[in-house]
Amino acid sequence: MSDETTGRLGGLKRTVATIAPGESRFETSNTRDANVETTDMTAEAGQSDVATTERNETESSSSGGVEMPTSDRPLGTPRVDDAVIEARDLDVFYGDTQALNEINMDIPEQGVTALIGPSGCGKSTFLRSINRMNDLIDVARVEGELYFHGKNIYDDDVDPVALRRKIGMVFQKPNPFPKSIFDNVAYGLRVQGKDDDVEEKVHTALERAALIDEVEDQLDESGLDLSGGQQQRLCIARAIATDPEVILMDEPASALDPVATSKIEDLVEELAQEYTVVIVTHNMQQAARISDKTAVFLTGGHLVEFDDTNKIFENPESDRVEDYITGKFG
Ligand SMILES: Nc1ncnc2c1ncn2[C@@H]1O[C@H](COP(=O)(O)OP(=O)(O)OP(=O)(O)O)[C@@H](O)[C@H]1O
Repeated sequence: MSDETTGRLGGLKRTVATIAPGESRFETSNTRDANVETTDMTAEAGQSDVATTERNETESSSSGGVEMPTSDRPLGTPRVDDAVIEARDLDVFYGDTQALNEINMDIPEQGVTALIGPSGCGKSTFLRSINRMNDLIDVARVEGELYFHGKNIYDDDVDPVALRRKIGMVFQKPNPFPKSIFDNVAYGLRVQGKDDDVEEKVHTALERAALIDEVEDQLDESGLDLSGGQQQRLCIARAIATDPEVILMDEPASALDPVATSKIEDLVEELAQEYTVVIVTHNMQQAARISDKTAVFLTGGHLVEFDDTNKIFENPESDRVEDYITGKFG
């Protein structure tokens, strides 16, 4: 782990959630009838590629009532002061296959949390649990709890679409819409009716995604004509345009060349000053370079160790983690 990373760990700004008891940071709803951006996922075992599509959704939740949920904890009171996401005994099954086993994890607000581990250990499944993307997989079933600002997102009254506005996602394969660069970024704003000052918001998102200098003069051109690395930064701009609090990234650089990868890594570190970033990566050097916290998952969907990144890479508690980090298996 580099001194640079250690320095960043020391200087990381932590902000405690400031919501009043009884208030939820995301909306709940009982009915929706909206043209939403959503994601269709292939339900084949182990496949993490996705194709983002637009579709009309008209759906009613099963709760049928208008009351706020009865949670076993007061809203807005995370158990750990700076935790924004808390998993409690979280299990995920695909049919009879258990992909996650009793996961307990407190993800701090802001900064980068990396999820690492060998193929098939459940990293992507855990990531998708955080914004209920597993709901889109027919055979997926979740048990246990996952709190976002103290609210269990698996309560019946939580609208997953509203949740995903707060917890955005960027996928392994860049998936811009077949639209102009401008419209790709403006899309979510328009769907959410946040299209006042849309030009300024699109510009700001492209700036934050470190793409504006490269595309300023071609905003009307297709997003599909950009390079892979640019497309991925466009997808990041699209994800942040609507101002989420958390950005989930599933191996966002694995399909990119080293130069594009380095730009994405710089961008992730930059974004983490403002957002909570949770990133799945196969690349341990990448995890060491850019993350503040690292979670190591091992076979069977177990979270074996979760700690500060320098501790995981320099002095892990678990021998299995040490063997994995030093390349003895995986
Ligand atoms: N849609 C699905 N249907 C059935 N089983 C699935 C599905 N997605 C994942 N699995 C299974 O769940 C387990 C965990 O998969 P997951 O993709 O979460 O692991 P991963 O650690 O992200 O793997 P990789 O690093 O290879 O992407 C695996 O056994 C996988 O085969």
